[in-house]
Amino acid sequence: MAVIEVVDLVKEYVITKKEKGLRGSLKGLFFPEKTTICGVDSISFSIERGEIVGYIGPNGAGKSTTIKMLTGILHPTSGSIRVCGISPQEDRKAVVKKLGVVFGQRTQLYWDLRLGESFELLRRIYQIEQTAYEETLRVLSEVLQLSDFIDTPVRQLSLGQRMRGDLAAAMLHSPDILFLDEPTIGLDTEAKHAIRNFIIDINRSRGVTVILTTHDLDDVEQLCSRLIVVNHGKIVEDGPIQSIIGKLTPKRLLVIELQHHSDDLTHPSAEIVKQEGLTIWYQFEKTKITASELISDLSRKLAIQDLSVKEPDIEDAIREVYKTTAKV
Ligand SMILES: Nc1ncnc2c1ncn2[C@@H]1O[C@H](COP(=O)(O)OP(=O)(O)OP(=O)(O)O)[C@@H](O)[C@H]1O
Repeated sequence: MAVIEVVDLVKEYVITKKEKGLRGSLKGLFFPEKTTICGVDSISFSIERGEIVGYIGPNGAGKSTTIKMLTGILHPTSGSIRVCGISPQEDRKAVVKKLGVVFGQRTQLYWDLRLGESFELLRRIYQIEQTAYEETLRVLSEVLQLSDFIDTPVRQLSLGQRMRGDLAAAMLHSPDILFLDEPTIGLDTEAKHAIRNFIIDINRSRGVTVILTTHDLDDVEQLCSRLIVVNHGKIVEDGPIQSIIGKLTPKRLLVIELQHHSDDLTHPSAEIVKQEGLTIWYQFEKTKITASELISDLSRKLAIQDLSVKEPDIEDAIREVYKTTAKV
């Protein structure tokens, strides 16, 4: 079942054009010239219950604008959104009950309260029933290991502790969907690990659907099975990570080290892209020849000492998608 359904979503921002110099500033003050920016340009997608989706793109691509519309903070210019069948614009209160939201750069905790007191306040705001709240908090405390700092004022928490607190706060009302905006930003390796484990845990044990915006490709690789890539307000890729990598980067590298020099290094289906002493880099397309076929052909005429095949990774694929969809 689709928990999020977005059709032809558009968000335009009207901004005042700034002109250069004092004369321009004065003109702008009295005769402001308006211009329209398309933050999100006719986006459609559907997300099924239990998916972990990476919603990624370069700066200014339209990620935050989309998330703000999905959570009801911003009104779309046109198009439709359904979150668990409800329109965030028509019934924001009902949608908010279904959602947990964590912004890595901001907190929904209260600086002057202890972490536990912050949770208690959120319990009242969300009107969570006491017994259900206590049970949820017990489980969250255990998974996120909150007990050491539950009585610490929020302002004294380290970034990693605060982020764990924020994740618990977002999950207190047991939402079906969790929006995470840069949840591991600025964290050390251990804290990142804890946060990622938590995301996997709530997804597997409770079927929570997760939409993650991040610039951290390790987050994407370790958490997401599907990627939606946006650029200039449009969706430029949507699919399983492995097929995006395969489609965007069909080229592979075979690096071989020879025992001794040879005059004939060529192969009709591979291009020599680099050579240093006895080491040669062959680039080939896996749709034309497999690595094992290439190795077996070359080993018939060359004395191979050592070899390795470099598979493209998520970073190569994302670099390629940003490059091919850049505005000219
Ligand atoms: N309040 C606003 N007023 C005018 N333009 C805006 C506003 N918010 C966003 N934009 C513009 O809309 C486009 C999309 O911005 P958005 O913040 O959604 O991008 P993003 O993908 O979240 O970027 P980042 O990775 O930097 O957070 C950008 O061109 C941005 O300048």
